[in-house]
Amino acid sequence: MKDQICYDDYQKTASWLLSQTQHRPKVAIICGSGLGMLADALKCQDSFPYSDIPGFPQSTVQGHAGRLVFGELKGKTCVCMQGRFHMYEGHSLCKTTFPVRVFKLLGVETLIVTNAAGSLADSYQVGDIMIIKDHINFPGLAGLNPLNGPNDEKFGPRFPPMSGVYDKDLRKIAFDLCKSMGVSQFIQEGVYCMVGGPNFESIAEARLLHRLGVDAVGMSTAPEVVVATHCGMRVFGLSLITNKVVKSYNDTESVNHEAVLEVSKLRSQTLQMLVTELVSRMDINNNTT
Ligand SMILES: O=P(O)(O)O[C@@H]1C[C@H](O)[C@@H](CO)O1
Ligand SMILES: Nc1nc2[nH]cnc2c(=O)[nH]1
Repeated sequence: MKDQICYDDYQKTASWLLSQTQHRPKVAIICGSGLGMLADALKCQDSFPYSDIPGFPQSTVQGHAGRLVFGELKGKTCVCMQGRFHMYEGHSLCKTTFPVRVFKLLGVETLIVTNAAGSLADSYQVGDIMIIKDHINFPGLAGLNPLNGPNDEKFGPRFPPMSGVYDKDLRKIAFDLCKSMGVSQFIQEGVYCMVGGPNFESIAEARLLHRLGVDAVGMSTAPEVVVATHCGMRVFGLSLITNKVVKSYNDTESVNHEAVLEVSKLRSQTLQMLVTELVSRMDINNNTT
């Protein structure tokens, strides 16, 4: 796939997908590491391996199956990415966010992002689910932004604002849902920070992030949210806290990807229920073909 992607490239992929499925999704869900089971809840599925979709990048990370699944969650049509693309895999940021613009052209209005993340907040426990309130996009602050290059006004403005992008109403609905599901004891709300990865944080880096007010750190999500916001989508995000980031030189523990995937399994059902109920409460009308 070439590095400069133009409107026609997104359009070709979207047209191909529209010709292969009757589903017309209004909601897209991106599954984080080990969270691909979110797609299992979709009814009447049509699924496509990324390798079959013209123009789509390929997943290379364990825990990211590499399948696009269309289907219904409680009667609401959704499209779900079982596997996302990360900058550290060697993709350019426009490739990592390629699906988001394709979703826009499919008619998607709301993007739900999920990820596995390490916690910096002292009060968080492994297995907590953090509703994302805001993000710090470290690569973005350093000039690595998926919106770099000529701006395509068909998608959005040259200088999009990034304040208040994690929808307040959806966050409130999610909180209320967690109460009624009896899981509020492990629900948090906080700031997600994207770093480039693929290495986990050094202790000095962890301390820096902690001081900056970061609650959870991961290696994804922010570019997808930037692109979704640029093209006018509503955004909701969840981080599953898979590990505590080591902040002390006396701590002998260290994190690894296998542990991240293990914890993802632990909370898979709760996450699936939360996302399903949230989608079912969204004010969206299904289009049919
Ligand atoms: O795709 P996400 O952000 O959930 O993946 C996280 C960050 C790294 O890709 C990986 C580390 O275990 O999990
Ligand atoms: N950067 C980063 N990404 C993660 N993904 C899951 N856990 C972590 C973590 O501790 N740090």
